[in-house]
Amino acid sequence: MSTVLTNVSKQYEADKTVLSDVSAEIQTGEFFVIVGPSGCGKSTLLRMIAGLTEISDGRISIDDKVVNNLPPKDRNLTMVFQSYALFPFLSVWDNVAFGLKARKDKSQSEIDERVNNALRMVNLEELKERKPRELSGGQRQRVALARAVASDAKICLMDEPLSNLDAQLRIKMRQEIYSLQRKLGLTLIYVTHDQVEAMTMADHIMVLHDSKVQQIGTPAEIYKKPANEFVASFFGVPPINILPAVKEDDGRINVNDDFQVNIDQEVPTGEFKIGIRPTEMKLEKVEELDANASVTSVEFLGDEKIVYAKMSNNDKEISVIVESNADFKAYDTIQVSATDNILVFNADGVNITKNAEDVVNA
Ligand SMILES: Nc1ncnc2c1ncn2[C@@H]1O[C@H](COP(=O)(O)OP(=O)(O)OP(=O)(O)O)[C@@H](O)[C@H]1O
Repeated sequence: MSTVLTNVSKQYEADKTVLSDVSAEIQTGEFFVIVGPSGCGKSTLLRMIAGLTEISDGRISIDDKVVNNLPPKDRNLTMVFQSYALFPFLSVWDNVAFGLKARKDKSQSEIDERVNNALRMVNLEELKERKPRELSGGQRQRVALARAVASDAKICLMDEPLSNLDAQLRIKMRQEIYSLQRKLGLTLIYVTHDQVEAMTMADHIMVLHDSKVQQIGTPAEIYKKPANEFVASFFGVPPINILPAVKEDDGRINVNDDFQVNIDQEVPTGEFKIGIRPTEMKLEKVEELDANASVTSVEFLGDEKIVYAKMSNNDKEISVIVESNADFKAYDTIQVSATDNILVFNADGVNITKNAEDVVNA
């Protein structure tokens, strides 16, 4: 039982493809996150699964049934929007009950039970008489969640449900959504542009960019074995350092014309690229003559520091995570190098790292 997308495409206007050949299989009961930069088509894809937007090409099936032409109400799914979509003149209780009543296939006692259970689950029992305007942003979001919980739809779609909340509340609601999803065994398809949300909640992540699926994988696969330079750069704070590289006659790899690394694999002739996570770079303070970079700024984060530096020969910016007691400050002249734990991309940005499999399983 699953939701299957097969070569789904969307053009709102001729010659303007928003999504091209999107294919994926979303298993029942999994937390599936669709992530990508603004405008990449995430909401469009979710709305096509919901039946709110027509697909231009391809097939969507839910539990082996093609739903391309089914209206939203017949797809057995529920949707939570960024805007909450609550009725302002209805109480919390009535907002949650609304969809169940509209379907006219449940007895009053069943509706009562479902709504009360859902409100209990999201800790809103005490506020059930209030109107949406008498609630905080987080509480309104909980009402929207309760509505999804109360419906007996097995698939729940969420479009950036936390983006209106402040940072602290977002973390709390993230945990609540995650534990509700697990408790109810919901299939949750969740859209966000926030890579941290994707990493922390998903069973599988779909990365969208340039109207195409860049990669589908577990958070560990996406982080440790990114399909390409885009995916590698999208996940991780600060982002991975991508530097040009060439193979020397003696077999060593010269990175950015600044330092060398050892890698045990074939690499393309000519220029390619090396990806080094900020945790995998090494820094040493040296005299100016021996330096290949200089520190531009340092951020203290408590347990660690981020050192931002500029490579000497081309002003390329890099970021490096060091221990919090490491003594670096702006204008220090430094020697930058890297551990062996690096990624290799060809000139087109495709990840060709030989041992990436081992990295995922490490
Ligand atoms: N109804 C529409 N008619 C025409 N173009 C549209 C329509 N809806 C969306 N688009 C365009 O399709 C593209 C994808 O939009 P979509 O809202 O799916 O992206 P998104 O990844 O969800 O973005 P965001 O993260 O900013 O919400 C955008 O270029 C947008 O302008």
